[in-house]
Amino acid sequence: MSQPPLSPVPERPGRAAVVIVAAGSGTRLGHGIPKALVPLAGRPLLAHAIDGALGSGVADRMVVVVPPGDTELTALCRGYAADGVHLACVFGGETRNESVRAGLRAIGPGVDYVLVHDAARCLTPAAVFAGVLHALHAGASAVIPAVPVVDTVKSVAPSAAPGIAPESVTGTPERAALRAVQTPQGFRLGELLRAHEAAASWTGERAAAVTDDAMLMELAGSEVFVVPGSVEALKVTTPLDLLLAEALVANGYEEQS
Ligand SMILES: Nc1ccn([C@@H]2O[C@H](COP(=O)(O)OP(=O)(O)OP(=O)(O)O)[C@@H](O)[C@H]2O)c(=O)n1
Ligand SMILES: C[C@](O)(CO)[C@H](O)COP(=O)(O)O
Repeated sequence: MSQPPLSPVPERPGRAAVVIVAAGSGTRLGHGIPKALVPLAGRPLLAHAIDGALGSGVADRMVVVVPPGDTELTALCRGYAADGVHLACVFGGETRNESVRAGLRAIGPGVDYVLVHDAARCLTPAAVFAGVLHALHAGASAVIPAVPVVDTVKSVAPSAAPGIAPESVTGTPERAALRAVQTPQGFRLGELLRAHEAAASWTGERAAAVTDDAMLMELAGSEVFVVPGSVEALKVTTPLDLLLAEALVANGYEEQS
């Protein structure tokens, strides 16, 4: 999606942290190592994600959330800290939500905004980070980047004739009103932390139903604003995604962003 010019924000009205969640196992990628360690153009996905967030210039500090006990990703983070980057590394949980919570709790005082980012979206352009922060500075409590949906999307349920097919269609939402949502998702830190702490005791289907951070703000009654995402902010989930990411880097994507 092309990025429209941003209206000027007179002065930077607060400090922002970026939380990068990198504690997933990468089961669907199938490399047998945490996904954040999987090489893309010879460097771990997490290194691309950290460089992208740093390069965007939005972060006054950064928290990286790695799998519990992981020494290699911890060492990668320590390397950045040793180079003078204001970056903390903490262990995540079994679910993305638990990992985000661990990251939020580690931010510390003096921060007004947080951008929660998936390490798996390691090629997200700087303009997407900037667009999210700009909307926060303009007064939003919650902001998500998103792109139009290109497929027709159906809702389904178990079919009446499983011998024919296990599912049948219950409806077709209007495609023009749908968006595919990406990260970084930006929030006023206090509000997101409150929403996450309220959800910390949720279990089972209720917990599993929360698939992004903005959802918690929606449930709390906040208006969630949408800014342009980018096809380059794809989530590296399957081997095909990794091939696409390799092609983007090979074609000079990083230099252009
Ligand atoms: N317990 C978890 C699960 C996910 N994530 C992070 O959340 C982002 C989105 O998750 P996903 O892409 O689904 O990663 P995985 O959970 O690793 O993938 P899979 O389901 O294939 O194992 C990733 O950056 C991942 O590291 C996390 O920090 N902690
Ligand atoms: C947060 C997210 O990337 C927005 O699209 C997505 O919901 C993460 O989902 P996952 O199943 O945890 O990868």
